[in-house]
Amino acid sequence: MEMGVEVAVEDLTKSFGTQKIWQDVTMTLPKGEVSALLGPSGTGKSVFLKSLIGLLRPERGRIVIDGTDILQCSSKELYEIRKLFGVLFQDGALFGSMNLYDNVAFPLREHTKKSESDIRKIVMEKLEITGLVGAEDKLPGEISGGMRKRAGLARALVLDPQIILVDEPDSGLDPVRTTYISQTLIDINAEIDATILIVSHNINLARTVPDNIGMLFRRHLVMFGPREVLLTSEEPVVKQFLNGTMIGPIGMSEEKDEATMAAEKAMVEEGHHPGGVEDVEGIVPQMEATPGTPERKAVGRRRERVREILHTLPEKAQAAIRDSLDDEADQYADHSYDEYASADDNSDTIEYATAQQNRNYAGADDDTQVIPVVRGSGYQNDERG
Ligand SMILES: Nc1ncnc2c1ncn2[C@@H]1O[C@H](COP(=O)(O)OP(=O)(O)OP(=O)(O)O)[C@@H](O)[C@H]1O
Repeated sequence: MEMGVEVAVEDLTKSFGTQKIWQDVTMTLPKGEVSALLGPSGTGKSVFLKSLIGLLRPERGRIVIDGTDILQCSSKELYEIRKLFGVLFQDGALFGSMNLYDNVAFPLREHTKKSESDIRKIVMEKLEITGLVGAEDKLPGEISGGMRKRAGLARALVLDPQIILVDEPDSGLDPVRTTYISQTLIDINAEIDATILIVSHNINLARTVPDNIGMLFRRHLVMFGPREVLLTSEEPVVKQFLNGTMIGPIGMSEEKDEATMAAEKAMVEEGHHPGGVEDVEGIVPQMEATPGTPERKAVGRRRERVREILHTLPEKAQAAIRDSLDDEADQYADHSYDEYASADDNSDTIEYATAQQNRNYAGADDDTQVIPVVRGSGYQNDERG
């Protein structure tokens, strides 16, 4: 089985002429995990995706994929690296004059020497996964936006990608279809263990789908790390984004000045509705792969990874992660205690294992390796002193 590869981005800066889109972006998409990049419109999320596949060229920094820095490598190497990717662009980017079958078959005909009967097997399998069987003969113009999206996803999958980039899977979709496409992405991750990056501004999706979340705002990556970090963040920009209210640093245009912020705050204090529906706070359970799909290997890998970096995270995120580790331990206790106990040679009981982990986390200090997952926002200063 194919296995996702890590994508490491270091100090990446991209401008168009004199317009700086973002600068000093550093993050690592852990192999085989699902990550999401959030941010208000126009912050350069699509530009970031296009940079990852080498369609746009940042002027500074590194993008290391499978050991190759794609900003330094030859065009031949870049061509090879690109084969690792499956990309779902915002509008599906289908060829208007080809029916869905031919659209989905296109990468196979273009990049492989497979026979038409092999191609048929693969195409039908991907159409099945994305719920499009029966629509093979339709032209993109004859189907709904949601179907076009799913066709784009089917096409992104045909070459068994190890990295899947998805630009706004929810745009133009109703909430129910958005959940279905989210479930499909999680299931695909379980099936092929690909590294997935989803760009979105959908809060439900952000809260329930990814293992890791980052956010771009005002030309910077505000943070990137395990989902618990952003979902428990006290950063005003993050809280405002999650709640969708007008109160906070995000305005209609890129920059909101102090005077506007004060005026809006005063209006709301006078009783004006700030927008948004509810106070979105804390962690909700993450979606799981559909019963019957293989176990999602990212879950176990992430658990180990997050344990190691736990002490570098903000307190609230640590607490949320400990809670979820405890819940998992309880589940194991319910179902197969023996399996869990034998998985950790040092532990006699679950209580002991958990207590010991907590001590490890609490006691970890300056001489431990600090992995900079949380950018900006001062957390790392606390850690690094
Ligand atoms: N090829 C290009 N040449 C010049 N400017 C560009 C180019 N592509 C994007 N931009 C600019 O980069 C900025 C970020 O655009 P981008 O589409 O990445 O934002 P986004 O965060 O994906 O927004 P949205 O959520 O609305 O899709 C915009 O100001 C856009 O005009």
